[in-house]
Amino acid sequence: MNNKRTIVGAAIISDDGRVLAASRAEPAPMRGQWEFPGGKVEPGETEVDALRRECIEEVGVDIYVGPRLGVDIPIKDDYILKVYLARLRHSDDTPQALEHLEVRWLSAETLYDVPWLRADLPLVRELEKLLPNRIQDALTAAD
Ligand SMILES: Nc1nc2c([nH]c(=O)n2[C@H]2C[C@H](O)[C@@H](COP(=O)(O)OP(=O)(O)OP(=O)(O)O)O2)c(=O)[nH]1
Repeated sequence: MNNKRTIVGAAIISDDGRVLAASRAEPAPMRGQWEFPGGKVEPGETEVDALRRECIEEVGVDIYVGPRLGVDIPIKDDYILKVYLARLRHSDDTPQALEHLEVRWLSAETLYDVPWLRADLPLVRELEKLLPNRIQDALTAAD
């Protein structure tokens, strides 16, 4: 039996009642679809370390990682998506699209203005319930 699973971590970075979303550049079938910054957890790396590394690489910001949102989501092949709430370590940092087509802060009102990756839709629905105020409470435990 093959138990090898690839964990993909993604961070819902929130600030001032909004969350950061990013438009994928590749692969071609996903181009222009929106997601939360993140990526594969490398061998020997914790999920929290992977999220911090990916957010620096992809959007140029360091984060505090807080609690999980939602459950494990099976995506393609043996990939499992695990999403965490997060906030900026440095509040005046401005996220940049270093590997994406675009990054955008979305509010409760604009959350569905972008075409999300299909796998993210259950998470976006969970997130909707936390915006704008309850997300801050959920994050007070963030390291
Ligand atoms: N980062 C991220 N990936 C997601 C989300 N939703 C979702 O289905 N995915 C999928 C897209 C990809 O198939 C996979 C993540 O792969 P990736 O290519 O971003 O990972 P990576 O940065 O480690 O990539 P690489 O180094 O191998 O190029 O997970 C999401 O919200 N965030």
